[in-house]
Amino acid sequence: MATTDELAVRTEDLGKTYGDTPAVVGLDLAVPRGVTFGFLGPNGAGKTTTINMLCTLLRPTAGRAFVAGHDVVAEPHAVRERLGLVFQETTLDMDLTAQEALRFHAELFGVPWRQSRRTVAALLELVGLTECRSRPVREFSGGMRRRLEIARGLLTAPQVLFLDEPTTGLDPQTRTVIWEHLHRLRQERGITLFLTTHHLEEAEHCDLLAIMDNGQVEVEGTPAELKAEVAGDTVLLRTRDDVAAARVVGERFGIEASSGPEGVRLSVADGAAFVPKFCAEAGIPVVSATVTPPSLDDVFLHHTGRTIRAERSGPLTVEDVGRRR
Ligand SMILES: Nc1ncnc2c1ncn2[C@@H]1O[C@H](COP(=O)(O)OP(=O)(O)OP(=O)(O)O)[C@@H](O)[C@H]1O
Repeated sequence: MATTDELAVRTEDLGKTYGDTPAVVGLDLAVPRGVTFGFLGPNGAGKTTTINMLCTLLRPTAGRAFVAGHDVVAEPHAVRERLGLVFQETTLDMDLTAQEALRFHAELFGVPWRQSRRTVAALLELVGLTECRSRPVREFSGGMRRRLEIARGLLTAPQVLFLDEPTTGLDPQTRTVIWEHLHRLRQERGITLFLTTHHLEEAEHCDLLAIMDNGQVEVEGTPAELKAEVAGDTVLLRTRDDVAAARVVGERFGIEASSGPEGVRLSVADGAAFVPKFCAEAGIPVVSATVTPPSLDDVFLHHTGRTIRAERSGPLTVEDVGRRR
């Protein structure tokens, strides 16, 4: 197992209770340096509480946590020196220009003036805001503000950048742009990104994911591992004789299949391997074949009883509960 020093974030039985409300319970995390780690979970799962404890904004009521090898309670200053934070809500001063906002922040953090000029210019370039550096933040779009906040989070050259729902409220196109910048940042600086999210698309960008519900981690792994664990590929075949094809799938391949107006539907671990095998061996002409891999929404539903899409738009529905496996 990696030691605390080799990990960007490590928690041991970490917990937080607000009065009688347990928000985070027995959290054990080990996040390697240099990865993009995503915390996925429904509203109220405990994601923000966890980030706030890791960033020394909130004192844990149980367990321990280390960021870049330092204890968040015993060495808060060492932790703060090594992290950057991008909050869920914007905290920018609308009257400042992009450049002023960064320089002001650099001054607050005691970055020397000469160094600050260079750092600010490099960060504006990194997030693609050099052209707009003299415009007031008030005139910026939501995506530009987010990029500026990411640049601000990087001013102190952190080893770990925490981002609480980095692209919430942004349109899909802007989300893509933000992610291009985050990937570039990872490549150029090798820092660890630790983020919370409700978005499937965002979760897909992560190297490692943990799904949290009711203050606890339900499951952890790479997006591919989590998907493979929950369900196989869905294969939809259209053939010259769907009824016979469904029977052959059962008899010859030992896989349960159903035939209906849409064709023959079945679930198999590796759909891309199954289709050519079926074409070669079944003796029934195949007109078309579609292979759909499992989605992170399937994974989220399996572990939390909710779909991410339903989660974003409202509370748990009867349908969601019925779909829980
Ligand atoms: N200051 C507080 N006082 C009391 N309870 C709180 C406080 N902050 C959070 N909670 C409770 O702790 C639990 C976890 O909240 P938290 O904000 O960490 O969840 P989250 O996963 O970040 O949710 P969201 O996705 O909505 O931001 C919830 O039950 C919430 O109501």
